Amino acid sequence: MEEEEEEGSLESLLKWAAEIGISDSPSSNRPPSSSSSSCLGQSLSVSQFPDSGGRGLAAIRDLRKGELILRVPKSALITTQILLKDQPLSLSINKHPSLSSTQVNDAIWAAEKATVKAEFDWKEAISLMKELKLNRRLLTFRAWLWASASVKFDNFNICLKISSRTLHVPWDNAGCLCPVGDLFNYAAPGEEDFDSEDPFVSEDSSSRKNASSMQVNFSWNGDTTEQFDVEQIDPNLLRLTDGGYEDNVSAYCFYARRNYKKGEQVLLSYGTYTNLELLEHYGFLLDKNPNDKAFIPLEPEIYSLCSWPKDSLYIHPNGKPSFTLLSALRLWLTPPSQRRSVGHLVYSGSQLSAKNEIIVMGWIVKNCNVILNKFVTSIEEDKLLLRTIDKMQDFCTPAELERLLSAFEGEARVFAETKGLINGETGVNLLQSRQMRRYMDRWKLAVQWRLGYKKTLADCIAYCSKEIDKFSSENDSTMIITHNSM
Ligand SMILES: C[S@@+](CC[C@H](N)C(=O)[O-])C[C@H]1O[C@@H](n2cnc3c(N)ncnc32)[C@H](O)[C@@H]1O
Repeated sequence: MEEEEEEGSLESLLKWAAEIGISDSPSSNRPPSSSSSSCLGQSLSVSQFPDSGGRGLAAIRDLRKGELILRVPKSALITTQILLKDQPLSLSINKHPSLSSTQVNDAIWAAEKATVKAEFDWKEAISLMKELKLNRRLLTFRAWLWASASVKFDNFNICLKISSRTLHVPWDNAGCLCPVGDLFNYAAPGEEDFDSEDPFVSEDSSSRKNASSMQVNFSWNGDTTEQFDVEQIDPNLLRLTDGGYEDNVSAYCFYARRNYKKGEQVLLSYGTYTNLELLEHYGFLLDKNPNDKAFIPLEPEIYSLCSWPKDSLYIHPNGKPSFTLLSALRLWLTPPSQRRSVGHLVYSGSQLSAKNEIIVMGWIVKNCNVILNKFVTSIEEDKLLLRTIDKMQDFCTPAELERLLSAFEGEARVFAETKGLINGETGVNLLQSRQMRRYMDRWKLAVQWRLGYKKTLADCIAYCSKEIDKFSSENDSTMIITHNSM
């Protein structure tokens, strides 16, 4: 029944979208067909992709990289200006100029990290919410925490912003809601070069490189993530990747970022995110995320010795320390009296000596091991735990549940006990409740994230150990000025 209702509202949405000029027609000249029963059907269709985002958009024909696949006219975008046309809302907001975007924005992520800060924001906003005559239930701190994860106000004005569904537009830093455009699921920028089986004539490899080196100026939640390597970008490729608002056609235009075969899910890059950021902003993470970063605690002196931003000192998903992490450690692990003389080498990414390199790699190995040993569970245990969570989610019988849980002393048992699952029939029924499924989903995401983190550290240990072996066998402590090719 619920599914039927959802299908019905989706149909109405697509029909309404056609009426207001949203279209997936590949031709930008074609006039919108207001009589059509759906804005989709020429390039895309709504489909289910259980392993990558659930509901999303599928190619209904082969799509070529760079093709226009969806156009959403400016008049269909929901922005601050549109919302401000609601007079009571506008009057109330203008009476509370102290509510800034950052204040509420902070509360979004502070909900997990600093409840105190969130509570402060809630108290500041409560008088406005009362004036808006919001339902009493919506005035609670709990409701605030939930809402602040999806709604945000912008500078003295209102910007109702469903953060995981908001697109960047140049005229309003609060972004906009984009009907139908918000049905695209996410793929990390950079992935297309590795994943796509190119069904068409293969393109010039250097131009592919250019396209993928770009991080699109595109963000669902308004955090601008653009990072262009200006020298490398071919303006045509820039325009042809993903999407953005285009003044000349007064529409938000979406383009195929790569070639797609009929039936494949068409994905979009909302920006460059680590898995932790994806989890915070969008509630999911990727098995393989080329933009993931593992951070390890570093002595404050390491940061103060160099001018690189803190967040550039990390470990890549393949286990290699970042260029800046290595450089900073090379400098820090050089005796203080010699640091000044090697500074220029460090900044150019050069290795200083075999001895220094061995010390650096050894330091990383030791510290990664310390972190891994602090975890209560090992990598293997986490893998087993994930398989168990999957089985628990697979509608098991009381006996199966008991058997599954008996294999666990730790986390799974604590979870089962605190959630009342160790109760035969009742436990199994509970397991199937919506709320329990949500708990399990979140638990699984947390385990997946920490497993990914641990694997990166383990790969880093393997990488650094190999480097130590290599330099030890060279047995050379003289200066070797090889340019680091990372
Ligand atoms: C802009 S919406 C995309 C459409 C959405 N799936 C829907 O049904 O309306 C963004 C949300 O989709 C989900 N999502 C998008 N890409 C995903 C991916 N690669 N894996 C898992 N979930 C994803 C997340 O819940 C995210 O917050």
